[in-house]
Amino acid sequence: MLDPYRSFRLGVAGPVGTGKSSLIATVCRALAAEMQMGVVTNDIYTDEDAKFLRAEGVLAADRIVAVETGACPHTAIRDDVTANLIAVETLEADHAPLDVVLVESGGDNLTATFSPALVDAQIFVLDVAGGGDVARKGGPGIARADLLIVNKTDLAPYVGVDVATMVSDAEGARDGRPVIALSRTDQNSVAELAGWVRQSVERHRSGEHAPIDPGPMPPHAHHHSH
Ligand SMILES: Nc1nc2c(ncn2[C@@H]2O[C@H](COP(=O)(O)OP(=O)(O)OP(=O)(O)O)[C@@H](O)[C@H]2O)c(=O)[nH]1
Repeated sequence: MLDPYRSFRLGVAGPVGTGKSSLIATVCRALAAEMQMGVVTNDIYTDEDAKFLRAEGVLAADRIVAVETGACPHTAIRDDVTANLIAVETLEADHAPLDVVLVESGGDNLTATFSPALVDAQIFVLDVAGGGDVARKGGPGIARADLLIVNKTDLAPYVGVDVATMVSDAEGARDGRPVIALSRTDQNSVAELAGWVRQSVERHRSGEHAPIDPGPMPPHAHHHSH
């Protein structure tokens, strides 16, 4: 039987500025009345994202904790997840029982995915402003995250992107895994996202959900400047 004090741990990754913090705020706003939630943010040297989420007032301030990752935020969610695991487990212990802990990846330009040692499932976030063809380019997050978000659909007319095409390109790269076109101003899309999270928490609890590793990102250099 699952440990009742073990939450559903849900990662949120994706390129810088695609709306990860905003999506987490949206999910908390939609679900905090019906489930117990916590958030862990990863930032390079600051706790900017945690501050933003506390300022949004969607959860009690002590349910949002920051992990400062140093130079390589992708390392902290994939290769050495210790600091993040401690943050998640501390939240789970302090606020037991939590239903879900959202973990936001750090804002570096590499599109890292989470290790399954840290999260049970992960959302990968793209936005229409990144260009309509980004979904076609693939990569582990786009191809194999549990859920892909095409975010900021309200901006599509201004950036010349056709949302339906971007979504069908993304679906083509994902072998049947779900894609949601999202805007925080479109309540139907917010309800669809909240429904996916709700169903994922239930599948995790019933033991139906099996965490997968989307796979490593492409080879890259680690710069050690200090
Ligand atoms: N128009 C529009 N803007 C959005 C939406 N979601 C987020 N944004 C804006 O996009 C910008 C980036 O959002 P964040 O949530 O900070 O993105 P992030 O991915 O967490 O950014 P980093 O942590 O720096 O990687 C902000 O100016 C948000 O207000 C949306 O649905 N529509």
